Amino acid sequence: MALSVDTSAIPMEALEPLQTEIFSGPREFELSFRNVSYCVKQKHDRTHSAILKNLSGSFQSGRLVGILGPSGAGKSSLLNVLSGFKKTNVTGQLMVDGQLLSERRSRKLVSYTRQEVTLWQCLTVEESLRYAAEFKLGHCTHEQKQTKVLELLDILGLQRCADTLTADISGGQAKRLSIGLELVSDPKVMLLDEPTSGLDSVAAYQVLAYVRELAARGRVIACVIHQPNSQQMQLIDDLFVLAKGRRIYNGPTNEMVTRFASFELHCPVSYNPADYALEVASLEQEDERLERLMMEEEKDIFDYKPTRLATEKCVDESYQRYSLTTFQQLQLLLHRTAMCVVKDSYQFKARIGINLAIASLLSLAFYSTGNNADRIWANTAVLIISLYAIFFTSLFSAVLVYPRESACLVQESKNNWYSLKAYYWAKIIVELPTLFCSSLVFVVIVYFFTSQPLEWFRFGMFTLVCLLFGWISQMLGLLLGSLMPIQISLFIALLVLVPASLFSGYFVPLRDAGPFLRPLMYVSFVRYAFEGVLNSIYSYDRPNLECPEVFCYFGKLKHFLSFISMPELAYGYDLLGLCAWTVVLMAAVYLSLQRRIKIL
Ligand SMILES: Nc1ncnc2c1ncn2[C@@H]1O[C@H](COP(=O)(O)OP(=O)(O)OP(=O)(O)O)[C@@H](O)[C@H]1O
Repeated sequence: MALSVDTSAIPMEALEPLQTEIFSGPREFELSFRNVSYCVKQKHDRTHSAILKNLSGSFQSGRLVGILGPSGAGKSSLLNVLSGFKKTNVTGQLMVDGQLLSERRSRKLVSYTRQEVTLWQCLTVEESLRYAAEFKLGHCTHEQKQTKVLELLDILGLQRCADTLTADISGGQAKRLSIGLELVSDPKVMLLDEPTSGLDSVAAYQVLAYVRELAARGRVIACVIHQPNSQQMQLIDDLFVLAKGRRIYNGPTNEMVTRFASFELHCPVSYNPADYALEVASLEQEDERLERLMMEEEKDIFDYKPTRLATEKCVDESYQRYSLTTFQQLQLLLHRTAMCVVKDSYQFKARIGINLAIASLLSLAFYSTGNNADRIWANTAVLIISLYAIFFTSLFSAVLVYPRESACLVQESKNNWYSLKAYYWAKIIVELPTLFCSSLVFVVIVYFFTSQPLEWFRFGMFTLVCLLFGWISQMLGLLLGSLMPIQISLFIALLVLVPASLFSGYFVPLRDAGPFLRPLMYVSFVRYAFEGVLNSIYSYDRPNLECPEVFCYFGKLKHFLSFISMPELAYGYDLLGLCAWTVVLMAAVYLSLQRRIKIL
């Protein structure tokens, strides 16, 4: 028995676009591409290998297109190229109704939902849609946005879980929501990478039926489908079949079997045509029938060899990339992040809790060491341990949380919700108070319980160095989190910390460092932080320390400072060194995010 989805409950007007100006072309239209090639550089031998080879094809509005092919055939790569997510090493032409599509117009018309669902787990389903509407429908009134959100909840069938956190919804609901987030701006072309993966056959059928309904209302919708069963195949109007980066079929679903048969590729009667298409696409390249089929499919290829994706050359200023100004994007991002921090305060509380616990432990172990000349080394140790504690809590909180967030950033920024600039500054503005609060708790406890000098200026200097050091650690965490997976990030963090500590001046004093080590000491951010805290506590004419014995050599602080070869450096230089590191890391974070958005 064929499965069916009741779509009668879906109000027809629900899908009517609020933004008619987005697409001013005819109701029926066609997205086509010609001679699209894409190659990648292999990391091991630096050679280029072709992933997509001279692909041409066309997708009609009103028809659901299924992209089929065996694993590794290039399906995701094709969507990445057609959506403009991938631009480097891509050649070819992308057109709407035979006219070259400008990059700006393409950004407005085309939305791409990747295979991995990337949702803000701290938001409910309705909140997610509301933020999408705020970002993408900047010119609409509040009421229009609200109406759009309610309509989408309705057509997505998500009313019942509207108030559920996205972290708690089912896989099928998450897939539908991620499609709905892009649907807010009513894109005319929707590219979906495996919208049914991970779903059972009923849920997969429902998602496909829903997507087909969207297509039927005048959109081009192409989706990669891994292995559609025969019921799902009935929903797919057209097929685009890929084999090893080459096209072997592009046309109506019901004509594919006949087409293959004309190349002596006969689909057994009991077979699902989709399974047979995968079998054909998996034939050895040497198979003469497959080769003839590919050659025949490529017959219409034009004698045209552009050097870059031709959309980039066509400039069309009439399409704005974002619907909000950078400042409005920043405000909205701050609002959303603040909301997440409030709703998901677990991480913030955990960070404060860990700082409290470590600070209490240090205070117990080093209680009142600060003014005792006999315990000056213990006191120096507590200062450097404090820096390590700040380093690890700040770095871990960034490294552990960031990879998931950056997946959302890539999805949203590539689909033109906001600019990287707005996201970056919102991130910085939100991270600062978090760092400030958690580090201050730590600093206050350690400073007072270990009896450091009760002078405001010293406390201020000490706190400033700790905060700057915490900020550097946090930026390093963001940098590593945005560049590599968590497991590697943690190793690299240690790889950075160990030499930076070795050259901090604590383990190898500056005076004992050979000519090769000295330059390294001048770039170690741990050294600037270490000297900064020592300067705050021991320099600036601090009176001699209390001596419980008859004689304490380090009672006179100048002896101590000279012993650890520190008198030459002033606090101002330490701040300068830390600030330089801050600027370098902040710039590196920005560039790494930019690169991540570009390459993913
Ligand atoms: N950046 C890259 N570097 C090296 N090889 C790549 C890169 N991107 C894609 N490939 C290769 O290109 C081929 C096509 O990849 P793609 O992800 O498009 O396949 P697919 O058909 O979507 O596969 P699947 O169904 O398994 O998701 C694969 O062999 C893949 O290893």
